[in-house]
Amino acid sequence: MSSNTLLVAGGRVLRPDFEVVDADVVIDRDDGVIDAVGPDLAVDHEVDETLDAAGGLVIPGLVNAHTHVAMTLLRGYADDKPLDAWLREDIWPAEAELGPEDVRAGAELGLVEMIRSGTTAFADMYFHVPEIVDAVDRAGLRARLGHGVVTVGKDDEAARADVEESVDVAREYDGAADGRVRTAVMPHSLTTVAEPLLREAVDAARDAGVPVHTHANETREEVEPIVDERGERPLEYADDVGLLSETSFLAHGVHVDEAEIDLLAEQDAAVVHCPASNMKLASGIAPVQDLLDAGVTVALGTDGAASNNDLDLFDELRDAAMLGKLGADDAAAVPAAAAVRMATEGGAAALSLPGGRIEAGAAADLAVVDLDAPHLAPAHDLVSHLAYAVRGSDVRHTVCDGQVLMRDREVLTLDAERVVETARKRAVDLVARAE
Ligand SMILES: N[C@@H](CCSC[C@H]1O[C@@H](n2cnc3c(=O)[nH]cnc32)[C@H](O)[C@@H]1O)C(=O)O
Ligand SMILES: [Zn+2]
Repeated sequence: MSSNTLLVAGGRVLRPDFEVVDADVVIDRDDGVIDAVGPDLAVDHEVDETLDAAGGLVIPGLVNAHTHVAMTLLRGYADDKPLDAWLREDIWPAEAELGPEDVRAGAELGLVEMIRSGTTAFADMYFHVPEIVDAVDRAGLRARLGHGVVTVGKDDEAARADVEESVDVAREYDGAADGRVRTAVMPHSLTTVAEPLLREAVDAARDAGVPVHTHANETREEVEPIVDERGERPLEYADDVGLLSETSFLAHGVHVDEAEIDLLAEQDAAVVHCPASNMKLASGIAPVQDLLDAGVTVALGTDGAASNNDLDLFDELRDAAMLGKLGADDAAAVPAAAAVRMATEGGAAALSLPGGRIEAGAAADLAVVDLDAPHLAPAHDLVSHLAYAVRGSDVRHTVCDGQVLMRDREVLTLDAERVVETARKRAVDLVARAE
């Protein structure tokens, strides 16, 4: 009789209620689903592959709910500037030189980095999306991908073509990679897409049955012109054009007032908090505890590697907890468990993707964190460790959809050495072209 069972053996498991228990995890590799969680499961199961989790903690795979994965090529290229100048003076001119092969190389580098730090699902807004779809297919992660639309500074025809590309990509690739790739229509932001085209994009997303993802309320400079021109807050405008719904997810949400927070809660739209990017670009401090108190779904994102400068979601967890306290002027705000929840269940909910929980019937997306390192001793509270002390490099194994993506720190789905080498070369050529 053929079976196809993966056993994650001998570790501790973070349950959905955040209790930590000694348990094995049995996974059906064909279905990509967790069959059972409990002690000594090896005895009753015929096992095809075993991952050793002894001395480790099994957690849901982390969800990086907002990034531009191919921007790894621009890591360290332009730092120490505010958003608007950074985009216009450095990033957009460099991105104008990016060809499909560059995007593929940058995406693969980012995927290797995410696998190596326990991320199993992510959302990406970029261009040359077919290259990213293919890279995700081979790397084995789960993703919600889309083409970012910018219409300002373009003539009507070019602007319209950008919207069409976003909609076409969303329609064509939804369900690709055996269903691991889902899509969204992705207008870049409320200020970089003109109103009529924003409305068209939102309507087309609804017709296609896919979510909308955009940057919103990231900087004060972005909020003010909307308030001045329209006499309403950005998220009131977003709601007017139909952008807020239970499937939409907005990156940043830094400068949101009480009425906007209520609107997000009412419409059940999610916010992707990107603390490192917000700190680095000095964009501001998102009111994360207020969002959570209002019942808004909050996820975590790294944003692109050029504003972070890495894709390690454990850093983001720690930054979210730290910055949440500073912003609320309250050390009890954004406690460890809340940060861990944002990086797991919150992310899966925001992206409408499976995962985020280790329990029977859930998607088999998980990471095994090594607890042996000196910076993780002693182990009074493992949820605290996940928020404040674990680093991406502590991840021993990564599994997505029942497939082992990394075993004992070796990435199995991509040739990590070759990926890094190719990205290095491409980045050097890119910068030479852009200068
Ligand atoms: N089709 C569009 C590309 C949009 S992709 C998404 C864009 O978001 C940019 N981006 C990265 N980080 C941020 C951020 O924090 N805020 C706003 N935009 C960002 C990124 O560099 C990329 O150009 C065009 O014709 O320009
Ligand atoms: Zn972004």
